[in-house]
Amino acid sequence: MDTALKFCGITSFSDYCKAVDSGVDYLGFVFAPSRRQVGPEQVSGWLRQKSKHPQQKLTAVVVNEDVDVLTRIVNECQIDVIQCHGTESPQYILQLKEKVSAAVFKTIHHQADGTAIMARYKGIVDGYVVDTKTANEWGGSGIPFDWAAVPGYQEEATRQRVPCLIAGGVNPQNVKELLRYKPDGIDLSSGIETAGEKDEGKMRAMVSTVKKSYQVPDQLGRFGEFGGKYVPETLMYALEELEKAFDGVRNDEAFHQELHREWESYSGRPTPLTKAERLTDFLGGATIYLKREDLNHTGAHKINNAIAQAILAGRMGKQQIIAETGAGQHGVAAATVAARFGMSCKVFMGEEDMKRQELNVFRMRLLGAEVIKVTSGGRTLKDATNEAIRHWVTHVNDTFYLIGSAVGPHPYPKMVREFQAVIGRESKAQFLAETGSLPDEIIACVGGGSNAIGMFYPFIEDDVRLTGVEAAGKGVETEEHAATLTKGKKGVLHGALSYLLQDEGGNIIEPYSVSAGLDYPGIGPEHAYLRDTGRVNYVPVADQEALDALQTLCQREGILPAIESAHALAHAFQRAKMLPKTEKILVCLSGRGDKDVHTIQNVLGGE
Ligand SMILES: O=C(O)c1ccccc1N[C@@H]1O[C@H](COP(=O)(O)O)[C@@H](O)[C@H]1O
Repeated sequence: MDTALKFCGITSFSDYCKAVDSGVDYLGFVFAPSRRQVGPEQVSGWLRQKSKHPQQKLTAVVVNEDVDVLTRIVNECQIDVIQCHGTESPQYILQLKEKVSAAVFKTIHHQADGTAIMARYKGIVDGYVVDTKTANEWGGSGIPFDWAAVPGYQEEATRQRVPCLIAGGVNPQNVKELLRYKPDGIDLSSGIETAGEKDEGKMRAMVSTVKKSYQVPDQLGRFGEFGGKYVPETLMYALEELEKAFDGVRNDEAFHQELHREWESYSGRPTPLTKAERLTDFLGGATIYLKREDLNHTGAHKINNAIAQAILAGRMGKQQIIAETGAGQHGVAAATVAARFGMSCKVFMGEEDMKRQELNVFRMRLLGAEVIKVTSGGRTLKDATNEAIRHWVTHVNDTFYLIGSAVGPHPYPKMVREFQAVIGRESKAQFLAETGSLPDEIIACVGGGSNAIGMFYPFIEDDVRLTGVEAAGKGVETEEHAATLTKGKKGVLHGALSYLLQDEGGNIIEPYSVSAGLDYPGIGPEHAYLRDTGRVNYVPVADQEALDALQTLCQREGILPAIESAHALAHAFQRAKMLPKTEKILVCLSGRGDKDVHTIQNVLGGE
C-alpha cells in the first residue's frame, strides 16, 4: 500500500508552489479559524496562477462550517476533499454530500472510544483523519497522540473500505516510526514549518522518506487510482478466496521451498546474466547486459509465474486450470505446469494468434491441454481473456484461472508481480557480483507487463532508470499499434482500471503489433501508476525497429530473441549509442524467438 501524504495549512502562494512542486498527494487549506486560516478568494487566485499536478487533491479543512458557506468554498476552489475537523455529525455529512460532489473525510480526535465513533460514520464518509485532541485547538497543534492506537483506527477504516490518514505532530524526525504502523496516509502541518512558514527542505525530506517506501497496491488492490476489482458478483467470492490463499502462502516457508525447488530443478533458474560484448562494441556506447529469461524451460519468463500459481492452485484444491494466451508462451507454460502437477488445462486463444503461433498451439496440445479457439472480436489476446473470464464465472468452484500477466482484477497484478520478481532479485544479485554496482538503466518490453514489473520491482527504490517499451506496431501516428501508455485513456478492462486503447465512445480499439505477446489493448495497472508517478519512463518501438534489433542480436551474439523482447532491445540499442561507455544497461530478454521464426520469415520474405 502506498502511504498518501498531505501537507496542510498552506497560507501563501509561495507555500502553495512549494507544496505543488514537492509532489505531495493532498494540498490542505484551513478555512476554519486558526493562525493558518485562508479565504476562498486567496486560494482560487493561487490556483489560477499555478496549476497543481492532476493527481494532487485539494483539501478544505473546516470546523462545523455552515453547509451553504462550505458549498461555495468547494465550488470556488475546485475542492476534491472536505476534511470535517470539528464535531460534525453523520447527519450533517449526509446533508453536505447532497450539496457537493467532493469526497468528505471526518477527523476523529484520538480518544479511548475513537474507533467506536468511526463506526457511526460507516458508509457515510469517504475517509478519516485521526488527530490529537487538545484543549484549545481543533488541530494543527504539532502534538502526536500515542501511535500504538494507529492499527485499531486503520483496521476500522479498512473494514469500511476507506482510507485513514494519521495526523498530529508528525515531522521528518519521527515519521519513520509512524511508517512502521503502515498507515494509509500521513497528514501534517507544523512538522513542515520553520518559524511559521512552510519549509521546502522539510517538505522534501517528508516526501522522500514516505514515498521511498513503495507500498502499492493498497488493501483494495489499487495502485493509486488504478487496479481494483471490477468484476461481476459471481467472481467476488473466487477473488477473495484467491487473495486469502495468496496471503496465506506469502510467508509460508514450505510454499517458497517448493516453488524454488521447481524453479531450479525443473525450469533451470537462476537464468544467467550475459554480458553482450560484441554487441556493445558494435553499438559503441554503454555496455549491454542481458537477463536470459529466454533460457527458462518453455522459452520465456511466463513459466516463473505459471509454476507458482499452479502450486497455489494445488494448495487450494483446484485441479482444473484455465488460461488465456496471446503469443502462446503463457499457454505453453500453463499446459506445461498442468502436466507437471497432474491437472487438466484449457487454454483460450484467439483464432488470429493461433494462426501466428501455430507451433505453440501444437505444443500445448502435445502437452495434453485443450486449446479453445476464440473467434469473437479481433480474435487476439483481449478476446481470449474475455472468453477465459466467461468460462471462469461458470466454473469457479473447481477451476483456477492462471492469468499470465500482471493484469486482471486484484490480487492478480500483485500476485504476478511477486512471482515474477525473481527476475529482478536474481538480476540485482548477479549484477552486483559481476560489476560491483547496480545497472544505470533497465529496459524491458511491456504488453500486459509481467516481465517488466518482475524486473523493475526489486529496483524500484534504487537509483536506477527504468524504461518500459511498448509496441508501436506500424507507428503511433497510425491506427495500427499497441502503445497503450502513449495513446491510451483511462478505462476498465478485464477487471481493472488502467490505460486502454479506446475510441471516443469508450469501445476498445483492436491493438496491432507484429508480436503476438504485445498486442493487448490494456496494460497492467501498476505500469499505469508507475507512468503517472514518473518512476518509470515508457516509450514506443515500431515493428521494423524491433525486427532490426532482433537480427542484430542474432548476428552479434548468436541469440535469437522473441519479437516481444526485441522491442526492449531496439530501445536499448538507441540508448547505448547515446550513453558513455562507463554506463551499464540491463535488458530483460523475456523470451526466445524460436516460436517467431515463421512470422519473421514471412515479414522478411525469407531473406
Ligand atoms: O492547522 C491548523 O491550523 C488547523 C486548524 C483547525 C483544524 C485543523 C487544522 N489542521 C489540521 O491539524 C492536523 C495536524 O496538524 P499538525 O501536523 O499537528 O500541525 C492536520 O490534520 C491538519 O489538517
